[in-house]
Amino acid sequence: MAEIIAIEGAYLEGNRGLSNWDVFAHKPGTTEDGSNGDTADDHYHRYMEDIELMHSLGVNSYRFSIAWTRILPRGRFGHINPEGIAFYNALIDALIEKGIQPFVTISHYDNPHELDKIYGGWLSPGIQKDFGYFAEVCFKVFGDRVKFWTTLNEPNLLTKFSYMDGWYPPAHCSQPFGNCAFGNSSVEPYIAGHNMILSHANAVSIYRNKFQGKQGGHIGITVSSRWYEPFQNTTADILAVERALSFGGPWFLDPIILGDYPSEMRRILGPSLPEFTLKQKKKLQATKLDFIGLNHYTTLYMKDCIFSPCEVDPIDGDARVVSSATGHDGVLIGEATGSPHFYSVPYGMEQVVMYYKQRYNYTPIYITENGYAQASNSSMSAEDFTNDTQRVDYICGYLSFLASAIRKGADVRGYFVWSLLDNFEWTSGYTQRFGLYHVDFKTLKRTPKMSAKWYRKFLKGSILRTRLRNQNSQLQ
Ligand SMILES: O=C(/C=C/c1ccc(O)cc1)O[C@@H]1O[C@H](CO)[C@@H](O)[C@H](O)[C@H]1O
Repeated sequence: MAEIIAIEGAYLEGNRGLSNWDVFAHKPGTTEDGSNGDTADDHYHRYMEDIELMHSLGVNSYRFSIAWTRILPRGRFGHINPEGIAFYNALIDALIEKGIQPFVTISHYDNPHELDKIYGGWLSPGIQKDFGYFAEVCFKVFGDRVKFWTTLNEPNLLTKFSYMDGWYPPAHCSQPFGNCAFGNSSVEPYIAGHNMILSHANAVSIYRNKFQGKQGGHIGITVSSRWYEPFQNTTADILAVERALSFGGPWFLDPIILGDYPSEMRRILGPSLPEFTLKQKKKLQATKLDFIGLNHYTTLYMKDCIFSPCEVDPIDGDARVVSSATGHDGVLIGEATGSPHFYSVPYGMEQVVMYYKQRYNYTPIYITENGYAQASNSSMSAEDFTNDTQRVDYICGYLSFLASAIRKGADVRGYFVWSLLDNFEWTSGYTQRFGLYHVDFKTLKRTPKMSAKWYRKFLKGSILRTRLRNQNSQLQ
């Protein structure tokens, strides 16, 4: 439910090295409110208090990521940092003590700044080895207790934000996507993506060959998975939906599970999309996945841009489509949320899960993120956020459609709310609050929102029982 720069803070403590995000967020104009993750929720010092919150909620698993720069302050170079190991050991032990399974993301957007400086981060094939080494250290020292691993978080968005739009470090892009000092928006995202796939394969193969046998855990990858509806009920827009879907999670999951990029991507991108060598294909084939992680928040309309001219869509433009929150009838696709990117469309959850179930032949699925943002500014106080009925409605709605997908045969093994705490929300800084607990970023005090109380009751089963009782009485 959390990741590193977003909640940990203590960015200079414990011999931690600088990450790409530390350096980026310190530059003026990169985050909406000029903030950074230097302190964030100070989870680094308050993790015991935060585990108490999880325990009181009654969750049986906690998703977090490991800061590459706490373990290897300079990337592959330099030493393994004992203080970083000690922090995650303490966190993992305390979770297990409370009966909470650690569900660990190896890299959630942050990498050593050093790697950006030397070779442009994910742009260089060098990162495959470096990521593999980092993953190996994690398996070796934490794998006796961590039984669930995901290699990367949302590579399908990370590539675009970092190398197509220039919104995230290392801020590469070119026209018409944006004006950056470096970059080539029509080539670099696919090179970075290729390196992410091969880095993932490297980590999985190390896990399979050296650790899984004796440790007995599971390994997967998490993608961002939005659902789309055709803007109009035309063949062109229906095909636009198909393309947008293929250019999303399948960009990564098709090579990893099925052996190559989606044919739509190959057709549209041509030589800009790298090829896998025979050796790489063999490696992909040998690694496979234990599960797919899906982050799902929203559904949007999709419109074709092959047969009609469009504005450039910063996320989906490469699939020659443009997204829209309003339909051709001028009505919003779902209720607006505090995030300008997300609309509440509960049935999208079922659609997305069924799509991935079908495309990947019943590979087990975890919903690794789903949640609701409240818009925030510095003049607001805890009381403005704690009566969060919209979050309860949102989560409740999405969970009912997840239950429906399960009834229809999807193999869904788990669900994580994003997030436990309000957090540093990347380029949005502290302007969006996803937490079940409110965090006062001045005092760092945590206050339960109504949704926390609701979620606790839901997990205890009382809400489910009431619902089932009502359903049964309706049946009688
Ligand atoms: O899903 C997204 C981001 C979507 C988006 C951003 C900017 C756009 O312009 C459009 C979409 O990130 C996930 O969702 C969360 C809440 O955002 C983040 O805090 C997580 O770190 C991340 O895994």
